[in-house]
This record gives sequence, C-alpha cells and structure tokens, in this order.
Amino acid sequence: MDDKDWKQEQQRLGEVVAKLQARITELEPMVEGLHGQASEIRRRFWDEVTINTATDEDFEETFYTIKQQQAVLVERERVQGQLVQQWKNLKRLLPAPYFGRVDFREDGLTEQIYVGVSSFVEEDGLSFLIYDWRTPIASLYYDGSPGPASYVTPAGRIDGTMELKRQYQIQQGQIRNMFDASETIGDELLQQVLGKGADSQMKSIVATIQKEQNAIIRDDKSRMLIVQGAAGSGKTSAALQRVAYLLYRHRNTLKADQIVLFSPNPIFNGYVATVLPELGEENMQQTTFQEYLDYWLSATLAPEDPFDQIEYVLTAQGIPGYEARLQAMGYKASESYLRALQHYAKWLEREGLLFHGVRFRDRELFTADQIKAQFYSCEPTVRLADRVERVRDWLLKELSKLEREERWAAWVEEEMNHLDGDEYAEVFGKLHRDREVFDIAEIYASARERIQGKRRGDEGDFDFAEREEEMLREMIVKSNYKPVRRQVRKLKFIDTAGIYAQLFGDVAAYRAMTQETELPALWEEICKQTKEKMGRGELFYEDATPYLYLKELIEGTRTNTEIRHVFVDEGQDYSAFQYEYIKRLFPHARMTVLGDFGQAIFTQATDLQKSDSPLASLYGEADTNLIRLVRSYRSTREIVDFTKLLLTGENDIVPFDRSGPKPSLTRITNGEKRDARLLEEIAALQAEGYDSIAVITKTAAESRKVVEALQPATSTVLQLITKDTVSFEKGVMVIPVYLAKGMEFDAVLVYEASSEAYGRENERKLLYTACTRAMHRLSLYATGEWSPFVQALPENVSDQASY
Ligand SMILES: Nc1ncnc2c1ncn2[C@@H]1O[C@H](COP(=O)(O)OP(=O)(O)OP(=O)(O)O)[C@@H](O)[C@H]1O
Repeated sequence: MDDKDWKQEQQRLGEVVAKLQARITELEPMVEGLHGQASEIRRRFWDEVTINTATDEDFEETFYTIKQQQAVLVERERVQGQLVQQWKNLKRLLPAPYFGRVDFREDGLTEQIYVGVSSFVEEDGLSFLIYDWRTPIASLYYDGSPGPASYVTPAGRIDGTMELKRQYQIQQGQIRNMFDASETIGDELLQQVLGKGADSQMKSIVATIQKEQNAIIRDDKSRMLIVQGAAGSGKTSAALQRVAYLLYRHRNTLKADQIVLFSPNPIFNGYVATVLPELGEENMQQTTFQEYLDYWLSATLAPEDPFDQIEYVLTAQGIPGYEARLQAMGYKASESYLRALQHYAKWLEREGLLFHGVRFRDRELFTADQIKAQFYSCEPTVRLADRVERVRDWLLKELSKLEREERWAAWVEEEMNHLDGDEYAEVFGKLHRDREVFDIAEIYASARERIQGKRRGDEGDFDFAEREEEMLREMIVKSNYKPVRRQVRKLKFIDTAGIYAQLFGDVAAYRAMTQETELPALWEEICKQTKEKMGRGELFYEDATPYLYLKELIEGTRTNTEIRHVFVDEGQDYSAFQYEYIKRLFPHARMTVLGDFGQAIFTQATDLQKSDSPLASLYGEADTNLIRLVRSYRSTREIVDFTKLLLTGENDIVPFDRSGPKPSLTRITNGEKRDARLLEEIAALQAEGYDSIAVITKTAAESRKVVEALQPATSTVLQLITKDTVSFEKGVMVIPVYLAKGMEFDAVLVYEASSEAYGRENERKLLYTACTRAMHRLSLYATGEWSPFVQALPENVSDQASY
C-alpha cells in the first residue's frame, strides 16, 4: 500500500469521524430533551385529564382526552427510541467506523462501499458513508473477490465488477493497519484477531466473517439449516451473527423475543449473552432444553438432567444394571422408540388408556372406570386429543350438575355457620353488588307498572333473604369445587405416568402395543429400572422427552406459534425425539441446528450430516440445507494437528495457520507430584500472560477433588465450575469436560489422560472435546498408562516428558 493510499484513507476516515462526531453532538440534546419531554408528559398525564362522567358526552370527552394523551406519549416514546438507538449506533461507530471497503463497478459507475457495524448516511439521506454489514451490498465484502461479482437484493441480482477489496484495523479513529485482500478476508487480520487471549465472553466476528460462515448467516430460504462444523470452526459465532442479521433483515416483522436459542447449559447462556452489540438492548431468548423439561414435568415427576446422566455413564461402570441403562439411553433416544410410541398411541385409541378418578374430599365423584367408559364410548375415529377434550367437557358439565345438588348438603350449611368475618364480608360485598342489579330490576319493573297503569305480576317480587342464602350456598360450593375443576381442566384425570409405565410391563405386551420388533437385549432389566425410578417420583433423562411426547400424543400438542426462529447449539447432543418435539412445539419457526458429531459425548447423540440422520428428514430434504465448516479458528495449527488425530475415520479439519508450541504430554506416576507440576505450569502460563486457563476433568466428582487437593497449595483462586454455575470470571477454572463444551480457554490442562480415564471407545470424543477447548496451549497429564487414543498418536505431534 503506498503513501498516497494511506493519506487518502486517513483523510477520509478523519472526515467520517468528524461527521459522526457532529451528528452525535447534534443528537445529544434531543436525546436528553426527548427523555425529559416524555417523562414530563407522563407526569402531567393525569393533570390534563379530568375524569368527568356526569353525562354521556362528558364521559366520551374524557375518554378521548385520555386516548389522545396516550397517543402523543406513545409517538414521543417511539421517536425517542429511534433517536436513542441512532445515537448509540453512532457512538459505537466512532472509535472504529468501518472495517472493510469494496469498490464495486456497475453500469460504468464505481461506488466505494465502506462496511461497518451499522449504517451512517449523509444529511441528504442518500449517500452512505458507511454501510451496515447486514445490508445486501455489504455481502460483497464477505463473499466476493476482485473481478466479476454480484450480490442479491430483494429486487433481484446485481452484477458488476469488484475493483478493490480492502480491510482496516482502526482504533481510536486512527488507521492502525490496512490490507488489500484477494480471495478470503485477509489472513493477516484474522491472524491478529485469533492471536489474542480468550475471554469470559464470546467475541463478535463481524469484521472477519468467512465466506462459508456468511452463507450460514444470510441463509434466508431453508426451513431447516444444519451446520456440521469441526471444533472451533465458528458455528456458535456464526449463529449469533445470524441472529443479528435476521433481526436487521426482517426488522419490521421480526422481534428479538421471537427467536429462541437452545444452549447446552446455563453457563453457556452467560458466555454468549453480550456478544452482539448489534442487537442493542434487545437479545434473543435463551434457554436450555432442561429448563423446558423441568417446567412441564417437575410437578409430577422430577426429571434427571443430562449432566447427572452423563456423570452416571462416566462413573458407574461395574455397578449392576449399568449395561442395561446404557442400552436404554440409546434405545429411548432412537427413532424406533419414537415410532413405538406413535403405535402405542394408536393402540390407546382402542383400549388401555388409564385414568385417575375425580375426587372431592373423601368422595370419589367419578371413578376411573366411569371416565374410561365415557372415553371409549366416543366413536373410534375421533382423535385421542379430541376425545380427551370431550371427556373434559363432559366432566365439567357433570361437575356443574353435582355442584347444584351439593348446595343443600349438610357440610354447606355447616360452612355457612362458620364463615369468619372476612369471608362473610366478602360474600356480603358480592351480594351487595348483585343486589344493586336486582334493585335496578325493581326500579324498572315499578316504572313499567306506572306507565302501563297495570299492576305487575309476581315476577317482580323478589325474596332477598331466600336469594341471599341460595347465593351464599352457591358460592361456598363453588369455591370448594374450584380445585376439582382446575384439576379437570388441567387433564389431571389422565394417568400419564401409569400409561407410560404400562409400556414397561411385559415384553409380549410391549410388542403388541407398539408393534416393535427389535428390542434392546436387556429389555427386562430396562423395564425394572424405569419403573423403579418412576416409583420414586423421578424420571430418567432419557425418558423425559418421550414421556412428554406421549403425553402430548394423548392430550394434544402444546405449541408456541409466536416463535419464528429456533437455534439449537451443540445440536449433536439432542435425540431424534427432542428434534421431533421442538419441531412440534414451534410450528411457525425455522430451525438452525449447529453441531459437531466429533463432540457427540452423550448417548442420545444425533449425527447431523448422515443422509439417514433424523434431522435431514425432519422437514424434508427440499427444505433442508446442510453446510459444513472444516476450518478451525480456535486452536493453533499444532493443537489441531494433535486433536484431529484423536478422532477416527475421516475428519477434514483444516487448521487456520496460526502457530504455537506443540501440545505437551507429561506422565508422572505419583499423583501428588503431578499436582505440584500442574500448579507450576499454571503459574508459568500466567507469567506468560495467559489469563484464561482451564483444568479439565472427566467428571464433576473429579473436578471437586482437584479443587480440594490443589487449592490449599496455591494462592491463585481455582474456580470450580458445576452444572449450576451461571457465570465465571477470567482466571483459572476447574471444569468437567461436558460443561466446557462450546467454550474456549487460552490454555487447557487435561488433568488425567490415562487409559483408565479415557480408555473406552465412548470416551474418545470426550477427550477430543476437552483438548479442542484450547486456543494457544494444550497440556495433558497422566499418572498411569496414557489413554490408548493418545498412545495411537504419532510422536511428532507432541512434546513428551516422563517423571
Ligand atoms: N470468522 C472469524 N473471525 C474471527 N474469529 C473467528 C471466526 N470464526 C470463528 N472465530 C473464532 O474461533 C473461535 C471458535 O469459534 P466458535 O466457538 O464459534 O466455534 P464452534 O464451532 O462453535 O466451536 P465448538 O464446536 O468447539 O463449540 C472463537 O474464538 C471465535 O471468535
């Protein structure tokens, strides 16, 4: 880049910064002033409104005054909202107004397109000094390279020639660096960005979004977008930018709260919460699938969470029943089981549904058998859910009849005599209000009598005393029956737990009810475990979603029609069941699933890219788009070279070319010495300036032990991360691998990579997941034999030491 270019660019930057500053100064008093105005109107709101209801006209006038004031207020607030947003955007632009430029020639004219985190337009409203990165034209910066290029607008494709593509690093209004790029977005810039340290928050990648990531961000067509990407390939980063893009692109129709992100755990929620300044104060809704399960199930059966499930898988080998439980996890997450439950629901249409009787105090008002008879008296063609609704309505009607009869029961009389002061006052108050209504009836009747000159019949005469008693009785019965009605309305008369447990009775019955042919070998043991767990008022994690699914097959599907986009991060951790479930729950949503089968550490894992993956068929092939990401941005080349060999089979993981030391393997047979060495390494890493360091253990139990053993020997705080942790500080943390998913650290120390810890095939991905959390340094320790997955690596991918 020659001097002239630098000068010109710096000069332009200076002009833009000055214009930004001028606009900010111009807006400032308005932002302040408007705020004052709106609150002033609020304060005066009631002063200006006189509540006058003497005549109909007065009433109408008052009504319109209120309406008018309200409208003024709403409009002011809207304008203020816009101005404040504009002002915030400008403030955000000021230190680094843009990061890219594209010169695009179209119809003989060349336009310089400067790209930044939001748009900035000249006073004339036409000339864009900066284009928001989400505008159609800005996609040239991410997708195109010098030469023929095009971009797509809502009105169609625009073709032209890209004459230049340039990137900037701007800080405090000064150009620090500038590169002309050809194909991809400059490696130089990426190098610098990626060389930095990890944070306790995820970073925005807007300036260096890669072409293949841009395809994810801007995919506007697919009902289902699946992203299979290697560890560290920027899936989560791209997903978050996609949220920002969608909100911008559909700003008139899509609101942030119509987007839901399913995260792997609560700590991850905090990790990504503030990543997108583009979203301003708005942010999408974040949740975990577990939160959903807890919400719907915990009142009846406490569902286990996936972390306790995996903790069991990792720690309970050798305990009786372990193999059966493992088989159950696999089977209950499968499509076969999904189909089995669908068949079961069909079977239930004919027979076998179980009910709870409806009780009032110590009396059974309707027995389970009565309800069952009523249920199966419906024509068999009526869907289960519709029949349930009919039975519910029938029960409510019958309850009304019973309530009417009940009014004269002895207990009502009894309660009437024992109403305390407050209760009586309440009842009396209500009667009094009703009485006014009767009084008006009285007034009306006597007026008619006068006008017509004819005495009315007995219908106008009203025995208040009798009426009062009747109403009192009615109210007593009603309030006592309220819980019964509520139970009926909530369909508590259906014995869902019994219906689910019924599946685990005997093999022949199971086959008959579900048409299942292939059963897990240890089915009987599985049945026993499932029933025992349910008997304790609990539900295994692998049963929770199927249980809810069955419940909805019977009762009808719960849906949320507001949500337009669902994002599932760490998508390999969800079962076919859970996908089916999420699809039904959000019928009007598009789905984006991001994951890595290489990190599929849970038993219910789903391969995202296999052609027979349940994901591919969820919305049908035509509506599904699969994008693969293979470049890994997180780790150095040395770390990627090491980690990718831990996996079997083909895995095309291409490291981004950033170099660092090889991973180190330290074998110390004495555990105490290992601990001491590990602390020394932490201190050395800190001295080198790394301030996000994770000691990764296999289980939560091991994490606890590590902190107990190491903390007394060091003044550095070791943060223990558990499944309940919601946020963490930069520093040193001790964390089980399954909670470290999705996160990254400057340095990762794997506490025990021996064959005992990671020896079985299903522990391979666990070790892979742990190692791929490292950005700059990776270090593995073992007190016993190295894990076979480490032993299988060639010598030249690591530095080894033995003590
Ligand atoms: N285009 C990019 N420019 C700069 N940094 C990037 C880019 N893409 C990804 N990164 C960085 O790479 C790291 C990994 O990204 P991210 O966590 O999104 O990957 P992931 O695919 O979700 O990883 P994992 O599957 O391991 O959870 C982050 O530090 C992120 O900032």
